[in-house]
Amino acid sequence: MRNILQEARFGGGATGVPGPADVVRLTAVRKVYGGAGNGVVALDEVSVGLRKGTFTAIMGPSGSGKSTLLQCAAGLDRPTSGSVVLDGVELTSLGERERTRLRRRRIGFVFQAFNLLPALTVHDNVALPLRLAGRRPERGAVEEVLERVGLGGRLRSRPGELSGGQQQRVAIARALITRPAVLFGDEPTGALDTGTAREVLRLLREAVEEAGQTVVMVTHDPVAAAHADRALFLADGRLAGELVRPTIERVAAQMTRLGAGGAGQ
Ligand SMILES: Nc1ncnc2c1ncn2[C@@H]1O[C@H](COP(=O)(O)OP(=O)(O)OP(=O)(O)O)[C@@H](O)[C@H]1O
Repeated sequence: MRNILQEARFGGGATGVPGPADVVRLTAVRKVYGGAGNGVVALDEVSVGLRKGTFTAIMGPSGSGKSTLLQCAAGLDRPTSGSVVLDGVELTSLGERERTRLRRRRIGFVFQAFNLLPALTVHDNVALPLRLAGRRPERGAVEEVLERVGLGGRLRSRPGELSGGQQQRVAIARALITRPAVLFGDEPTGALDTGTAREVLRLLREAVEEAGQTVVMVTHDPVAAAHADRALFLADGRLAGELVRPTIERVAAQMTRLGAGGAGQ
């Protein structure tokens, strides 16, 4: 029965229909890079809703619009047209300064390249988003979140003294410290070996299951996508289907179907 439902989602037009329980809701989002005439349409009328406390993987061939979707959903980029509502706030009507403020308070971001500040200790890297938002960390909050990611003993280390997997765990702690409405990840396991990637994915999964965190992650890797509750597929800037409770095999099959050939694209 589940198989029939999953296939039906690919055949029909109901993919990711936005609803009232969504913490992120994109409606008819269009993003065109460049000027009139020679513009590149990166997103073409995408509508999708992401439920609170769920883990979503965004997949699709290279150039299909995954990063653009993530950046528009996170308020890092502004759509050409359409609406993005995050945690009840319409992002497209905010000015630059308000958008930055909302990003600092309500959004966590984890990148492929970790992006930690090398001169700061692990503790100070994690505390940074609170300081940027003009807030003082609650007593023990930084230690607690580092404990959660298994790095309670590395408070005084500098990023250069840590492995790639440990650095990404610091980046996750830094993203979680503000208790964001949504944690966005752009290929968060892209620079890690398979075993380390799994540890990071398990951490993200735990944040969803134990803390009710909402996580949205762009990935090329079917193994990574199989940790999510739902995989959304993009092709040529449009939603091209979804899988609920995706398995590695089904994700790989859909990627092949979309011409991406599975992992490593
Ligand atoms: N800043 C930009 N200026 C012009 N075109 C851009 C820009 N950013 C993205 N694009 C184009 O928009 C389209 C979607 O790009 P995007 O990076 O969102 O795709 P992607 O699915 O994340 O790709 P990849 O998997 O290779 O990272 C591509 O055709 C890309 O060349």
